[in-house]
Amino acid sequence: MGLFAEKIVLGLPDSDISYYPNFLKEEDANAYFRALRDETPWQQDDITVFGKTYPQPRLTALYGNNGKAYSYSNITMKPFGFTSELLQIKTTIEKEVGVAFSTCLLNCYRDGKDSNGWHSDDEKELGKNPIIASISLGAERFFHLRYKKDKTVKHKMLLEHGSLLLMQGVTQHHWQHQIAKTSKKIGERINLTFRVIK
Ligand SMILES: O=C(O)CCC(=O)C(=O)O
Ligand SMILES: [Fe+2]
Repeated sequence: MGLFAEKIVLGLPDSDISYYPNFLKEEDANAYFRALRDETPWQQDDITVFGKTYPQPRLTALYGNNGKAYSYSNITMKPFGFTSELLQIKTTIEKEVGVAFSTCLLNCYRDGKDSNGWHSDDEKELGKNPIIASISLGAERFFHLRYKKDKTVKHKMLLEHGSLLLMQGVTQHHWQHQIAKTSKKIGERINLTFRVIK
């Protein structure tokens, strides 16, 4: 963890979401960003949503320690074994959170045109009340949340380099999230979402 283990609880209804702005030390975050950008076997899959197939608007990779696949939007991803960098990050999170993560889905948003549409992380292999630990590296992007029961209830926050966003409890039942496209000229962002797949 960084010098200041600041934790911000969002306090939105029907949720358990907290944000740690300086979770990783700046120099560690910089080194992880470069290693993951340059050494990950990034792929761009075709996804099918509502019967239409198109290239996913970002690059992804899956890592894990139990060989369990992860499926969403008609894609099934098979995990690589964790790299030493990913294991270090996983251990750092586990010390704070006290949960053993099995799997990490990596997302690379190459620029502002890359995105991740509205969804909940509610795939059945994540279990009933999934815990998702999400690390952000590189360019800052806005993370949007909207309440499923009343989609006018929204929250928007900037995910900073080296930060951790933790979603758990009933959050995925009641909230959707997205990374929207932006017309701003921005660089690459890497996101790591650690999950437990049973
Ligand atoms: O890039 C992010 O911060 C979010 C990624 C995400 O929602 C996901 O992979 O399920
Ligand atoms: Fe998600």
